[in-house]
Amino acid sequence: MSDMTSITAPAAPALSRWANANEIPVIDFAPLSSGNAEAAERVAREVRDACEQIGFFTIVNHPVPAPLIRNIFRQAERFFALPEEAKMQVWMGRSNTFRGFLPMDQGASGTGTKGKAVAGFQNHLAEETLKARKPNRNEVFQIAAELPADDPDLLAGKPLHGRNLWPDGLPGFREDVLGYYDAMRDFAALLASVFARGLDLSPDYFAQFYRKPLIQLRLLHYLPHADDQAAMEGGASRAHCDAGGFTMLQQDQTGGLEVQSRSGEWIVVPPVENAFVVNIGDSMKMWTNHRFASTLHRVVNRYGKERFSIGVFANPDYDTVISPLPTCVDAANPPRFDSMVAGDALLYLYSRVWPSSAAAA
Ligand SMILES: O=C(O)CCC(=O)C(=O)O
Ligand SMILES: [Fe+2]
Repeated sequence: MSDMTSITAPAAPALSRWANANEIPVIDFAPLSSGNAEAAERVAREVRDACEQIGFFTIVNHPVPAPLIRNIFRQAERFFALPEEAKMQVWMGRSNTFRGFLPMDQGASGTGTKGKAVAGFQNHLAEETLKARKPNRNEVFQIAAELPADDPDLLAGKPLHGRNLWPDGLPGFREDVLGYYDAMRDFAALLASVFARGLDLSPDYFAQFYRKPLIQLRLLHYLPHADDQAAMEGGASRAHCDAGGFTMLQQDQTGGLEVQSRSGEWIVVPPVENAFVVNIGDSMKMWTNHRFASTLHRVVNRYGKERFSIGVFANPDYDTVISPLPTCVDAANPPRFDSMVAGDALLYLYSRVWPSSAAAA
């Protein structure tokens, strides 16, 4: 083209394109409930291939009941519609276990470094990357396991073991959120068994590490932006890899979850109603000796409307010692690290990015 304006125009941020089903596979979980062992093996192989190639896939025909999913979105809408003041009653800075509300337009707000840094874990979060994080247009409400008041770990002040913060004035909210949490804990166990099969381990292999798991449930609300540039600002600076074992995400029909492909392109994970987007986190990457990919992703909401998503982060038990799985080590793939304690590594991340009432301690 002879038109020179394309050369003199300021560099535009690299925009994403919609992914196709070869890039983010859509995997049917119906065969898992058929009782047919061969069909279950096939699903496990499909899942494993997706984990090795991109670390992201979409699951259709899963066992989580559709009404539970509808309900959790409805509860997220109710919560985020509360006045800011009511949401700030459950501000995460009032919790010492990273539960509660995170308001919009916060930069990196970590208040210390606790836990333990691990080489190869959360590599993207160098000090410079953290500083470069821009305010964003999303707000979050997060819970973890609802422990009874006499729980021994809670009483002992074991990190990440505590109480959830619940807002006033939302009858039914706590029940529905906990109901979804429980259903997702079961679904996480099913997924873990599929990963284990794909890795030639016994199907219940991971169960020993998910006895009192640090699973988190996160409600997310993203506001629309004035234009693509504005949408990019916050979204792109917050590209990250998830830290836990794996993530199970429900997104509404807006779109906006973007994954970096191997060639460096940003591809949008197409929303499929009721389906889960599952991705591998750094803990599973470490477990599999980097055989499974924990892939950089971000949310760029440039579709002119608000967006809701519901993430469940399948983190193992605090004391889980992660070391390379025997089926992921051989002469061509020597161990890339010795071992790490899952809870210490998660605590290191959280204490750097989230507020805490324990900051002064
Ligand atoms: O909202 C989304 O689609 C993804 C959120 C996410 O990546 C996260 O919370 O780790
Ligand atoms: Fe994520």
